[in-house]
Amino acid sequence: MPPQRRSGARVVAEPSGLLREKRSVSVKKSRVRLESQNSWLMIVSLLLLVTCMVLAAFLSWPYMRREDGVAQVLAHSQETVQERFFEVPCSEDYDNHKRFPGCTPRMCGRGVTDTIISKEEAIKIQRVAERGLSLGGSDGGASILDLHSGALSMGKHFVNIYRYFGDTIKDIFSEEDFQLYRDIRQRVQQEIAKTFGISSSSMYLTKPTFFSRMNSTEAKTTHDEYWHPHVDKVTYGSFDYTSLLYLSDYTTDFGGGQFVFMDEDANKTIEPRAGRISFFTSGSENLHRVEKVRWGTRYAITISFTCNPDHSIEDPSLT
Ligand SMILES: O=C(O)CCC(=O)C(=O)O
Ligand SMILES: [Fe+2]
Repeated sequence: MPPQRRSGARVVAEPSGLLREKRSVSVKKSRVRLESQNSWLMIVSLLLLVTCMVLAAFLSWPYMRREDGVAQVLAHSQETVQERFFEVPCSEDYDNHKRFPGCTPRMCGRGVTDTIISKEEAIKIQRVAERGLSLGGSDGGASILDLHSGALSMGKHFVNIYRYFGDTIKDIFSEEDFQLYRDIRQRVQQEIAKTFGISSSSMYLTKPTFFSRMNSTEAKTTHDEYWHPHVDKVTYGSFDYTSLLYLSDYTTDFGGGQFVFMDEDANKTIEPRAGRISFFTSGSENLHRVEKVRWGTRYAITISFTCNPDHSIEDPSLT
């Protein structure tokens, strides 16, 4: 049905053929102009939208990478790493401390190796950790046992196992257990010295040196909050080189619990694996945290070294 004119609309005389043609050409031209204007408007709006999206992604990318777990994996739990080293520029932290030639880091970075400690040794030392930690344990998700000081998490506090259990501690730990710790400590020290080009005899074991056990139980005190980003040199003072020996496997024994270096450009993670040693210079060039453990139990030992002989400690021993 043809369109009806509205009543009351002004009646205009129909244009002649030539005029109609001219008008139709001019209508076509203005329609083309309008269409081209519209498409330009669309292109400009689209470009604006894309620019906004790119800008938003660009601005939130570092945040996403640092906080939301988008990360580069430095060592997967399924692979066997011979020796892997990643150099990073040293922070200025070391300038604020006394320098010890032949030990204070001149080169900074992080290393990983799965070849220094065997799976069997890792299992053995994990049993020592299990036995020790079974004497107490935190109410929250993080328990520690410091073999040197004897500090053991117990409920919401700590006890000293050497005092608390007296001589009966010899029924729990053997001289062989301590020998294994010393042996591991020595090999880790040599590996760190070799990697950073320093002399092994100019670095010393420092405190704390401890077993850690983490699970997904809710934190009850701040001692259970192991996941906060930190710098070991700030947290522990005496550390110059930190090492971690992992005693259980990521994804097999526990979920979550990856170790994360929080670099400016991206997070870099290390997936724990029994027998894996991760070591690094302890300054703020190696800001790090541990992801929350989501299930299972994660065991590790922290063994750290100082360049300052005043902060050195003896190897833990039974006597
Ligand atoms: O267990 C780990 O992977 C790291 C623990 C840690 O950062 C620390 O003890 O300072
Ligand atoms: Fe740390």
